[in-house]
Amino acid sequence: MKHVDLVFGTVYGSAQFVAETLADELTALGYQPRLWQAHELSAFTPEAGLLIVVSSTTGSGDLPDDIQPWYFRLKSQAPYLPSLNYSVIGLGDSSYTDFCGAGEKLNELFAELGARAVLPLLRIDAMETMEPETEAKTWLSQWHQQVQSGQAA
Ligand SMILES: Cc1cc2nc3c(=O)[nH]c(=O)nc-3n(C[C@H](O)[C@H](O)[C@H](O)COP(=O)(O)O)c2cc1C
Repeated sequence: MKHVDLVFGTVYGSAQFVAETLADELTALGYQPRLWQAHELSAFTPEAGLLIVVSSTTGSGDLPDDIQPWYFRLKSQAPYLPSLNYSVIGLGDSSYTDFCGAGEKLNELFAELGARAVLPLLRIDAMETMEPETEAKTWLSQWHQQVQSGQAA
């Protein structure tokens, strides 16, 4: 049974709900998800295996307060993570100039740390859908196929 770490960054709760939905779906698919709460992130450095990060964007392309310390710690410690298979889902709103800026920052960070992207960044637009979890579930079936095909650990 494959373990999957799930991390979210949220202001109003949508990204958390998406992450919780993915945790349920992952369990149904036979994975063992671990959903990290914001207050637990100081103890978590992803090293290997599967990581999914779901984050909304706030301010002007900024990371939500709950995920910022984790992001900046990883950025300053810069661990080399070649055995990590990561994926990022960004929630945003295309009426803002920096659409899904936080998702982009997270996606770039893991690439810089030498981790491998299972899939490209998924951007979910609040202008297009009121149900980001539905897009995330469709995305998860692609993710599952990639993992099953052995293209991710
Ligand atoms: C004050 C504020 C600033 C925002 N800034 C951005 C932004 O810069 N880029 C973007 O793509 N979306 C932006 N958004 C849209 C949110 O990211 C989007 O509504 C998201 O679905 C919220 O998810 P959450 O409930 O997990 O926080 C902003 C929303 C608010 C209320």
